[in-house]
Amino acid sequence: MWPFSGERARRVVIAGGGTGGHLFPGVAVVEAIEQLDPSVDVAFVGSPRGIEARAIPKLGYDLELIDVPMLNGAGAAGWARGLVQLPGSGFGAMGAIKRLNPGLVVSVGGYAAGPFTMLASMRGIPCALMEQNSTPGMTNRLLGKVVDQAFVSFEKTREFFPNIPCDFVGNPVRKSLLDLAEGFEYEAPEEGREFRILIIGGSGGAASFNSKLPADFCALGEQGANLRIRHQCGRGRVAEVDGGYSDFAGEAEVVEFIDDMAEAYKWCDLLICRAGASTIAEVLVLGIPAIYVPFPHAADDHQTKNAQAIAEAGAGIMIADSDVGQGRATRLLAGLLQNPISLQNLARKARTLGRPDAATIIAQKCIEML
Ligand SMILES: CC(=O)N[C@H]1[C@@H](OP(=O)(O)OP(=O)(O)OC[C@H]2O[C@@H](n3ccc(=O)[nH]c3=O)[C@H](O)[C@@H]2O)O[C@H](CO)[C@@H](O)[C@@H]1O
Repeated sequence: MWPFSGERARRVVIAGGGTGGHLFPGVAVVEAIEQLDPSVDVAFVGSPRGIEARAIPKLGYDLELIDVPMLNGAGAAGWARGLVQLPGSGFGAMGAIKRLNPGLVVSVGGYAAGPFTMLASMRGIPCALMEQNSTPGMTNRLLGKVVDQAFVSFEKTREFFPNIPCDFVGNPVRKSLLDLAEGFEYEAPEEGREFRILIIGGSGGAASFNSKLPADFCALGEQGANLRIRHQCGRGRVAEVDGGYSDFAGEAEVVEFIDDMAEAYKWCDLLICRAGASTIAEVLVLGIPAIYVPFPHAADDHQTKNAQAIAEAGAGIMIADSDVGQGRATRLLAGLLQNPISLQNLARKARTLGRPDAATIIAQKCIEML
């Protein structure tokens, strides 16, 4: 390893991302660090393909981009291509470490976290990881063998990191949502007012929601339900999904991505969403009734495990992706619209599981590790 020269900066670097579910918990920790100790510098390292390339410049933080190949689920040809590209990623990561001179690296998982955190650790820089899901992804599983500390969102995830200190703290939630949670109490809509449904397909949108939910809502509208829909569909899908609502009796707004999630959560009476770890953490902190539809092809089916834990606690409803667009989902929705008490109960139970302090606990520990 190249020699370490000079003093390390009081800088925490969040490494990784790819999806919002990986990146935004890192943003939440950075926001908490800034609140606890404004003298600590922060920066992000990610991939040009990841959501960080668009989201972090908007937030005004420093960002280094490293091209890292995707290996998990890439097939034999993908692995072969990836292994050829890996040395280039290593050089990219070394350059970024030299430029940023981190005092602490925190992996949030995702491909770009791998080489950067691995090389930082080999250089003797303190490193930690945050795992959002009950079953860790490939990158964090590997990094668990070299980093100094893990933070996990599910108690049972500790078993994946037996050789390092591992704190069960929950999944950090961004400040805008914590601010909303303070003083927020879900209230089911009063009789006579339209019922507002928010559809979130994870940070990238959900194909089955896009292709099947509009028809479900058109059918409910025809049966007389007074609905208003906000449907987040992912990049490049607005025209197609908007078309699906052309016969809808109520008002439907279709958007690629929602920047202000606090406003959207506050607006809705019911959320229909995937079971990504960050969406779940946010819903629990706020206490909102939600129907979870796990993405059936997530690595190790981790979304089903995430949603099962919530459904078993009575804090949300889980239905299978194959049930979307079928009578069962429509009947379930029709039943919930008639039953404000059960919505209220789901919301109340959800809130008891929220971990609003996760970001501050991790931030505090990061500052100690610098
Ligand atoms: C398909 C897949 O494998 N997805 C994974 C991905 O999350 P993915 O990004 O798909 O989903 P998550 O639910 O975890 O997170 C979404 C995040 O994006 C935000 N958001 C979403 C939509 C929008 O319009 N605006 C917005 O800001 C949400 O508020 C949330 O913070 O990483 C998560 C964390 O490792 C995993 O649990 C998910 O299973």
